Amino acid sequence: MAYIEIKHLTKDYGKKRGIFDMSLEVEKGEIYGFVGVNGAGKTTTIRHMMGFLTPDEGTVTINGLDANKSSAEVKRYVSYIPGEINFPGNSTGEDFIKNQIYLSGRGDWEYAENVIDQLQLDAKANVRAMSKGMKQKTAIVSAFASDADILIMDEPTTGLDPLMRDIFIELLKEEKAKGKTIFMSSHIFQEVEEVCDRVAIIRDGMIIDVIDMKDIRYNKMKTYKMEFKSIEDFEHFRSLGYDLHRVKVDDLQLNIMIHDQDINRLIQDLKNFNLVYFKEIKVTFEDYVTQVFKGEK
Ligand SMILES: Nc1ncnc2c1ncn2[C@@H]1O[C@H](COP(=O)(O)OP(=O)(O)OP(=O)(O)O)[C@@H](O)[C@H]1O
Repeated sequence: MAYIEIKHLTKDYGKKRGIFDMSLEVEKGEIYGFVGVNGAGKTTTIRHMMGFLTPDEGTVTINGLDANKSSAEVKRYVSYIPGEINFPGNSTGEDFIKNQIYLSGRGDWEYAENVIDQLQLDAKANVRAMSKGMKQKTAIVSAFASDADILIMDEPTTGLDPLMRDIFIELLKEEKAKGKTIFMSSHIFQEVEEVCDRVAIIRDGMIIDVIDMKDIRYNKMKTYKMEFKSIEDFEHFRSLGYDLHRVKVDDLQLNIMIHDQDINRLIQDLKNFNLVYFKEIKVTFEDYVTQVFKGEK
């Protein structure tokens, strides 16, 4: 059984809003991304995982326990960063984090200090006086320092500047190295691409694709773009039977899709042609998702 299992989860808010017949599995030790536009259903799904919402249909199980019926027990395994952070009370960030570590029964203040330093958080500030970014950092420190087995995070980098986002990504990698299981929603393709093992794409409350990021990172099908010096060369190359795309006759440019195993043949063939340039077009995760949304995948 997977560490986190969502089976046929449905929460129908009417007028096609909510989540519908959603199923996914997260293995222990995975970083699992959850990507979709605003209103797609990410937060609703995550709230079910935390046991805050009761499903209309279906189940969420975490480590074999029903996330709704056994929510108190499940929370022993889980650290959570909500999408909207509102700290209760009037304490400093430091006191809040220490309290969370205490409640977790496992956490580590020394590690918290390390993360505070890395994120350059003024933890002495009162949580009520904190900016959005400071609140986000406080939530991140407390989630990481609580040393839970599972981290569930709803758009955890909201409010962080790009430098802090990079530090956060590095911290995530450290958590993964410790064997933590991480589920995070995001709309920032770059961060998802960098850290996630698998990514589910959600649209209109339904999962429309689950991508193994290895297929994107280590895709053996490559696309190269080239421009020819003469129309004769351009036409001659077109007659060789390669898989061509975006052929622009006026610019003498085209893209070729080719498997790595055929690259030597291409290089041999190209010796006979005069080129202006030749470059690889990298397929990013964003390109892939755009194709999924356009129905091309
Ligand atoms: N309590 C509720 N009552 C009625 N509709 C709701 C409720 N909660 C969420 N919805 C609707 O369900 C859909 C999914 O919302 P959800 O907040 O899960 O999306 P999201 O992907 O997290 O979006 P965002 O990135 O904007 O937070 C939206 O259309 C939203 O308006």
